[in-house]
Amino acid sequence: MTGDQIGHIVSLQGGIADIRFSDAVPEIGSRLVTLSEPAMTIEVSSLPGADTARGLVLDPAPELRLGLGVRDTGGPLTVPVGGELLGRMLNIFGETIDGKAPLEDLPRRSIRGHKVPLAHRRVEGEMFHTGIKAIDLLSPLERGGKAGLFGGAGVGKTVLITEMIHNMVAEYEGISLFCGIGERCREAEELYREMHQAGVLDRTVMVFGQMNESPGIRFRVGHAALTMAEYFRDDQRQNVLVLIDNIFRFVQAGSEVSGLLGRIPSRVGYQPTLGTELAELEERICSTDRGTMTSIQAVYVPADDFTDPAATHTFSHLSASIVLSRKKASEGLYPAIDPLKSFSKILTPGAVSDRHYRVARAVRNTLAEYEDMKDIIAMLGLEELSEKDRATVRRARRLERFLTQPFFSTGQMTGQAGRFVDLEDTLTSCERILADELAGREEGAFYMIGSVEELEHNGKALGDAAQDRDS
Ligand SMILES: Nc1ncnc2c1ncn2[C@@H]1O[C@H](COP(=O)(O)OP(=O)(O)OP(=O)(O)O)[C@@H](O)[C@H]1O
Repeated sequence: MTGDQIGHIVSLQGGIADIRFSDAVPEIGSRLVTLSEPAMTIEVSSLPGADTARGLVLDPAPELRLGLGVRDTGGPLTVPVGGELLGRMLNIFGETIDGKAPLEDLPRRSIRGHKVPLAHRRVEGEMFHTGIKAIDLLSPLERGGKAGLFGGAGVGKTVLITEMIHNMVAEYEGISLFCGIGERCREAEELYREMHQAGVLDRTVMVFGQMNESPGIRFRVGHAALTMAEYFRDDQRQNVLVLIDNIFRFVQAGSEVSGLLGRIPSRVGYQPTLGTELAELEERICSTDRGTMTSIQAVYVPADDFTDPAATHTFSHLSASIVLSRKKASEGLYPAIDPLKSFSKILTPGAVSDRHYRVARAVRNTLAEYEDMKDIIAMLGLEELSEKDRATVRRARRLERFLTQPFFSTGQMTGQAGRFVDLEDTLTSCERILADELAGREEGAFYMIGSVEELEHNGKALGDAAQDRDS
């Protein structure tokens, strides 16, 4: 192990610095600090020459110059760990950014983490309730699993993840850790306030490396956050819920770093190391015999192209993928979840109840049949369909509307109070819609409600206004 050697910056390019050492060159992954005031941190990422180290500058506004002295600390980048992190908002170095007292004298751990041997890994297979009808019914989340919320710009990923935090963190008996990667600072501030208002801040840690930070910080902040999560899982034997917004920004930061390091780009301009970089991060999110680690990750899909390498690589790590559709968002069908493209590993008869499996299958089949008929309806009109098909269309349109839901997190914007819907209520409601029990209802009545019981409560008599305006 090297340490305390002094080198000098010989080249600077974007967020990358080359440092020449006269004695031993630091190891890859070493933390270097500049001999300036304030000191800046550089992490060694490659060794392009026998006496030169190339490193990522981890500073939002680095004031580096050629010839500046740099000291090798002899160790990796570390973050503080401990119960004191709860309720705090931190940056990649574990420094507090919430304006409150700094955290001092805490033990520190390498952000590279430690490998969990296969024998200690656990798979739970138990369902994690979100209270969001479309998710619980059609792509249920697995306790100890990884779920992705996929979608292009502005289709509601952040709103959905905020709603999940609202619904799940309050119910969750473990620790929650939110990691913001490369998104807007405003969102971080809003989230902090919301957590505070919901009274869950004292069980939550927030770590941010937002879009104004250097690519090195956005690339490494996920690792820093997972080091803290691992501490709570392994040392405190807690169950940890890890929320990441947005994992695509991690891939993007890796691509920027790769370009700056001079690597030749691979498919669609991404870094050739995309797969391994993502796997290194994702494989750290796992449950062990000490505690579970469940994660929910927002995944931005560039230009709504789900074949983008960043999206396809992320898909492969997940146990549930919730796909948001622009078409649904444009029709106001929020949450804009596409039930036919979303998927969950635990939606199988052994993992969920038989009833749940049966209802989910029936709902999905009805929606799929409707989807297949859409072209015919557009060309020939609904009248040309057989009575059986028309009944399927009616059911599907009711289900589509029923699967919308008012959110607590958008209550102020929409003026409608949020709803947490139990799975049992969702199943009963869907069974009733599928059995045409509520056929007398206008399809609009199913829009933005909780369970169908609300239809009975809101005073409209059954059987009124049976005219559907099916397109
Ligand atoms: N459930 C919802 N109910 C009502 N409106 C919603 C809902 N979800 C999203 N929206 C609307 O869509 C807008 C964009 O949502 P959001 O910021 O979550 O998108 P995003 O996918 O995270 O976007 P970006 O990729 O730009 O971060 C919101 O400001 C809101 O107007």
